[in-house]
Amino acid sequence: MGRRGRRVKRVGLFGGSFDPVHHAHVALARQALDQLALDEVRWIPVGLPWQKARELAPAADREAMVRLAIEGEPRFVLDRIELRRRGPSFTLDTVRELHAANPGTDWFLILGQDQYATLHTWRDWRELLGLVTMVVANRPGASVAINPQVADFRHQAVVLPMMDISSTEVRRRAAAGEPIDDLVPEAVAEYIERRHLYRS
Ligand SMILES: Nc1ncnc2c1ncn2[C@@H]1O[C@H](COP(=O)(O)OP(=O)(O)OP(=O)(O)O)[C@@H](O)[C@H]1O
Ligand SMILES: O=C(O)c1ccc[n+]([C@@H]2O[C@H](COP(=O)([O-])O)[C@@H](O)[C@H]2O)c1
Repeated sequence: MGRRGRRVKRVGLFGGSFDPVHHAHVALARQALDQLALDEVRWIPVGLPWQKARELAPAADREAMVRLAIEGEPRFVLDRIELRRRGPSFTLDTVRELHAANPGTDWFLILGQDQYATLHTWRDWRELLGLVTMVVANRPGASVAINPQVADFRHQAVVLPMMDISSTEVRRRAAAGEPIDDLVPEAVAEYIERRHLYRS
């Protein structure tokens, strides 16, 4: 219970390029909901991913595909906070903004092992770690790689299992004209086909 007896809300934040969203993203968000008893998971398509050199599909398409992937689960919510904001998308800006607007909330930042391993390169990562519990997806049985600086910095982290799927593989297959039905939700596969995404 929070102050004045109100229950503290537990909210997962799942940021990503989602270019495109795939089954492993959905499975991870669902695991987080269930295992950590979250009230909701906010899906946050990135606006400007400052560490990515590659040009992404248009934000409107990435957003539309996430909407299709999360349909039917009321505890999944799409948040356009980083699409609205100008300039590079820094997760700390997002968390600060949400934190200020939603007192009495515990925040859980959901991310893959690859991002956790390079967390020391993120903008003001120490401050970020003070505001959230990290929820790290890792290959079952594999040890979690962590930068020594991050390991030495006091923070909370829980580990969830991940599936072996990547957006890179979805884009590769789509470009080669190969089926992607086993990698993405059906509605997302149809969207990619209809909009001729990732063809070249
Ligand atoms: N298979 C997976 N299981 C769990 N988490 C994943 C998986 N793939 C990506 N993630 C995590 O989901 C978040 C969003 O990832 P992103 O949208 O970049 O997908 P991606 O598959 O890693 O894309 P790309 O192949 O283009 O790098 C990141 O925190 C990333 O680490
Ligand atoms: O805040 C940062 O400096 C920062 C640096 C790299 C990645 N992130 C966030 O990590 C999330 C996953 O990124 P990606 O590139 O794997 O889709 C996405 O929300 C990014 O904005 C954030």
